[in-house]
Amino acid sequence: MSAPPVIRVDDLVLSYGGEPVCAPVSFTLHPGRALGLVGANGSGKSTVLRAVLGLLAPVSGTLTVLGRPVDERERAFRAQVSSVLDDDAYFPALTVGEHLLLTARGHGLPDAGDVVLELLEDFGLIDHANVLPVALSSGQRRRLLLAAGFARPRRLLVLDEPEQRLDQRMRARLAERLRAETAGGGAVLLATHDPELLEAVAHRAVLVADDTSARLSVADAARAIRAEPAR
Ligand SMILES: Nc1ncnc2c1ncn2[C@@H]1O[C@H](COP(=O)(O)OP(=O)(O)OP(=O)(O)O)[C@@H](O)[C@H]1O
Repeated sequence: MSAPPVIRVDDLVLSYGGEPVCAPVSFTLHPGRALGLVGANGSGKSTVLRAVLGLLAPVSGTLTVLGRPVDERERAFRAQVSSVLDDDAYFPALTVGEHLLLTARGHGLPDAGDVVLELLEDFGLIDHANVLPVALSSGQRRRLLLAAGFARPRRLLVLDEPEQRLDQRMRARLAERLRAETAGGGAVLLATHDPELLEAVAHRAVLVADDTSARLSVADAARAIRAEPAR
């Protein structure tokens, strides 16, 4: 028997108070798998991620994470779900190293110091460990936020366009890390506009759109991204 899904979404409808943001969305995500959300700008990918994280209540449909309706205030939810959204959520008065250490220790990670050192090296931040976020480039700040997403225990990792502002080398390293995440039994849900990252990491994809939200193979989803009209 296969393990129960980490996320189950059935006919999920989301809105910010007016019309639905996109067509109803359905998918399941199992442990050890990565699912990519693809779709044009403004199609609703981040909105779906927000719902999965409990930041937006569904209008209708069902949504369970780790077998329960989402309540981001529950300790069990916070202990198992790590996310990196498209925002600059860091402590301005903590250095890069302090930020990662606080995250790791706050979540009770064993060997926090060793984990932080490894993350600083892997995300190319070792020379900036004692620097405040304000003195980082925008790509370096993005690396810090991504590193923080890995600086804690998790069964589900939710990432909103993690490729943003990363150079090619760092994108490849991120892809490697995400492959290791699923190989180790973790689940990954990511919204992306990067067909190469999708192909490197995801097992399945969902196209989020106005008219219909379709479940796609990774090859078809990568093709859909490459066919998106330039804006
Ligand atoms: N807080 C909000 N209040 C009202 N409308 C919102 C809010 N956030 C997003 N929207 C609208 O919801 C729609 C979907 O936005 P969303 O950010 O989910 O798209 P996306 O697929 O992630 O886009 P992108 O690829 O540009 O990041 C857009 O029309 C957007 O204007």
